[in-house]
Amino acid sequence: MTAHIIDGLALSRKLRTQIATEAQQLTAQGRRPGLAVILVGDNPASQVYVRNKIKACEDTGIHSVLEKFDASLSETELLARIAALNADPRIHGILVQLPLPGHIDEQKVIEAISPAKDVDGFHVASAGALLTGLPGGFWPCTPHGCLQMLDDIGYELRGKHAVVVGRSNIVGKPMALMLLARSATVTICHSATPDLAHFTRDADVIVAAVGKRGLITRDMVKPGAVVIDVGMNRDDHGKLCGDVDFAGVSEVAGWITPVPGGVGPMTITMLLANTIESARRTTA
Ligand SMILES: Nc1nc2c(c(=O)[nH]1)N[C@@H](CN(C=O)c1ccc(C(=O)N[C@@H](CCC(=O)O)C(=O)O)cc1)CN2
Repeated sequence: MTAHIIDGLALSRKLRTQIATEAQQLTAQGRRPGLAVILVGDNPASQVYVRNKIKACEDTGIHSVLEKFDASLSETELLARIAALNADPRIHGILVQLPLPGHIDEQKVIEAISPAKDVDGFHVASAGALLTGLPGGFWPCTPHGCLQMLDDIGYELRGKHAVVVGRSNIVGKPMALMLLARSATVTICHSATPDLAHFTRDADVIVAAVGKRGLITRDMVKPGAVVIDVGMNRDDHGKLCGDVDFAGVSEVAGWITPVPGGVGPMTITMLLANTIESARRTTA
């Protein structure tokens, strides 16, 4: 078997065309969607992601503001910038690029963002809405992008066994909740799981979100399974790769996402979608 590729770039292009139309409609109604992106420090990967986010806004007609700060920015100064953006009516979404320098408390910064502008979906108010299924809040972009990819291939999650490898607040836990909301039977595996392969071999869907290259190998995957790779690692030659041994797993899986060109672009696309949704929720 050779797995079908789930192409995150192609799906992103399709969704961003729809997003651009929606941005145009909202702009015509006098509420052009606006996103503020805050970058603290000079992490090279973060610089690339932030640049791509701003470019995606420009391409889709979303107003964007980039605020770049030196790594020495104090937590107090950052909180003051967030307070100003919370009060700015042109801004519907505020994103603080993670990771932040060690002297800044990330959770404190996330909680300072108005829940109405939390387009990253990291605020406890968004987490609570996802947990309970109550309206409001925003879904975190990476797991939401994974779900969109499953929907795009017409995959029915109800009654399936989904194994999420990784338990971070921004990917693993929200991913598990989204799969549960679709009536999948969900197992969360993590660094203390004694026999990972025991679980993954039984999975209809595997979402790998650990940040460890080569973690998921072909012998750990059931023939025909869907394998979603959230990992973002570098191999020995500095080439970008995921958590899944793509060459080996492609021979047994039914569907697989590549790295690059899979979940990554979808993360940015769902950020745009959340910004549109936030602008829609505001009264003109
Ligand atoms: N505030 C946030 N910080 C971080 C998030 C997030 O969702 N919000 N997620 C990650 C990084 N991230 C988004 O910010 C992100 C990572 C990767 C990609 C992406 O498109 N990757 C490309 C490859 C890019 C490259 O060449 O390096 C791909 O997979 O094709 C987009 C966004 C941590 N921080």
